[in-house]
Amino acid sequence: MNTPLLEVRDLRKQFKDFVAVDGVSFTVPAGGSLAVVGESGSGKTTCARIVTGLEKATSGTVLLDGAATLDRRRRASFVQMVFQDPYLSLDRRQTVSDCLGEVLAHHDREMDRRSRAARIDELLDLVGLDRKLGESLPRHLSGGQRQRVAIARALAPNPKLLVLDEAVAALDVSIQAQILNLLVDARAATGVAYLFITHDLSVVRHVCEDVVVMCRGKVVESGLVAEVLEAPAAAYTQRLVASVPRPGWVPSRAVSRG
Ligand SMILES: Nc1ncnc2c1ncn2[C@@H]1O[C@H](COP(=O)(O)OP(=O)(O)OP(=O)(O)O)[C@@H](O)[C@H]1O
Repeated sequence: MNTPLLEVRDLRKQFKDFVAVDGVSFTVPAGGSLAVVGESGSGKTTCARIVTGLEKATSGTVLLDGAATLDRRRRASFVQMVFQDPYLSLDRRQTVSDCLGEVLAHHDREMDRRSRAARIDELLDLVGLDRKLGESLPRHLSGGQRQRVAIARALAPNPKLLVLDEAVAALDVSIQAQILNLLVDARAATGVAYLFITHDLSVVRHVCEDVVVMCRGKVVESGLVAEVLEAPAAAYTQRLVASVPRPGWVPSRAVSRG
């Protein structure tokens, strides 16, 4: 049997006497795409932060390519994270090219200037940004363009796994769709796997094959996205699915502006 790219086994995280993550297990195969969904406070971000090494588990195991411990540099070239707000995660004094160049220099000290410039162009192409925007500062970019930069930066070290934590939640719906398409294309082009954290079931179908549903720190349901969304077994998932507006959905009541 193939070793999963990511295996999370019986993960538990306790903050003082509060259990945020309680016996969570899931796997992501190489090149796969797993959504972790649930309402606010269900423990999704805590799981993501443990997988990326930003947080320590109270107990349980995280195996990356079958290994429990990777040194910092190896972990960083294996797994990268994309956050909700690209404006907070980008250095506002750094141009897009400098931002990408810095990551490349950090991960491959041998890379010469020419190869680095070529790789920056390749990354800009990959995320659908005009190469001319390489000279721009974050404040001159739109929210969607900034999230493209954040994705390019995360892809720069050629990671095997991207952890995307509410990566489209701050964007307008039409821009969300563009970024979701970009994520589908980037996975096809690079073979990177996704751990896609979201409270919003409507963004899952397009990007992910598998899903785990979390509620109050526990996994309440898991399976193929198509099957879980079509016929959710757990009452909690049924409520989540029912709350997703479908195409053609019309608000039954206008929001009062009074
Ligand atoms: N550092 C911390 N100290 C104390 N409690 C924490 C800490 N981090 C998270 N929690 C708590 O753990 C629970 C799970 O948080 P987590 O951020 O993982 O949930 P989430 O499903 O990602 O929700 P959200 O989308 O709102 O971030 C929440 O009740 C949160 O308040």
